[in-house]
Amino acid sequence: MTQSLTLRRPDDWHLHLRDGAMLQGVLPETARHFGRAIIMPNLVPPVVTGDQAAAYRDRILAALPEGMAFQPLMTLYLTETTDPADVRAAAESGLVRAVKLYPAGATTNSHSGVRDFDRVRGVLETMAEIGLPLCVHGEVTTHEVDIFDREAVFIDTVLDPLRRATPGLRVVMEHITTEEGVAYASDGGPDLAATITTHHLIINRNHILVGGIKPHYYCLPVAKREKHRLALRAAATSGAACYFLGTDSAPHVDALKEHACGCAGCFTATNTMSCLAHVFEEEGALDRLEGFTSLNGPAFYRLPPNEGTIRLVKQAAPVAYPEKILTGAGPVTVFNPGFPLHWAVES
Ligand SMILES: NC(=O)N[C@@H](CC(=O)O)C(=O)O
Ligand SMILES: [Zn+2]
Ligand SMILES: [Zn+2]
Repeated sequence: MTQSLTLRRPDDWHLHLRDGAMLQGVLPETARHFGRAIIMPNLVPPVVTGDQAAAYRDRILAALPEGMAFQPLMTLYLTETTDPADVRAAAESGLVRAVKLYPAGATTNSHSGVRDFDRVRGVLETMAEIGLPLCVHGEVTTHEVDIFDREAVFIDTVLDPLRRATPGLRVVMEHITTEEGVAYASDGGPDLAATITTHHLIINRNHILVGGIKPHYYCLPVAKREKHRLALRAAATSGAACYFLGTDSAPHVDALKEHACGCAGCFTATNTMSCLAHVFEEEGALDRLEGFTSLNGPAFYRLPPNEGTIRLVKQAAPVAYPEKILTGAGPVTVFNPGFPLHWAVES
């Protein structure tokens, strides 16, 4: 008997598309399965103003292959000089769906991020007033704090005080990786949500470090201990509306991943839906996959779910995904879950 599953077309609530030749190469990988995605603004230079977001949106749409339907949902990169009036205008026109907070230095291309939160008070207050979500890369950057503790420390010392100081601010904790992240998101009320990546449901820190260093499993926030992976799986498959998919698919060319100072990011756009069906089946929660990939995100972002559907079919032979995709910027290795994938997305 063939097992199959029809879902509302999914969305990706945290995606890096980059620009130029890389954008051209990776965009079809997402647009093949996903209806919309929240597009991260950490380009070089970053997407800071409404005008820059409109130009980036146009470049994405121009790179979209003929016949593919995909809607980029744009974000602005929050800096200490961001103008609240520009944010308001970009949101009210429907161009921008969220503002992204990178603590300065926390991750790839985050040096223009926020150091002094008092300087972004006006923007945050405007966002609370108009209901525009703040997407947060939740890690402290303090040297003294161990990299495996940076998310938990951020929640206590930055995120919680920030939310208390800005009543009504709607926040998405991006790519949570810890049981502390799960716990904080679960009782944050209707103005708090969390995205969970595909890879953090599959790998723990052993995958990166045991038997030789595996640069393609290195991302930020770095994968944690097994107990945290299990907490993320429980959250993603719980059916709770506050958790939804944000793949954080973050392409870097192989030359920069396989490097003495390798870039952070896992590229999961190509096989995410197959990986997630596998994970949800293992957890006995295939009936909750649609909520995670297609319903909870739109509900938080106050958008309707996609009209179309996709069909997943479980096949006897493993799905043949490429090991790498070849972009004009260079080869990009596709996330290897470490097990065969039998759920195929029907084309
Ligand atoms: N997740 C990553 O490891 N990398 C992201 C940045 C980010 O989302 O933090 C990137 O832009 O490469
Ligand atoms: Zn991040
Ligand atoms: Zn990211």
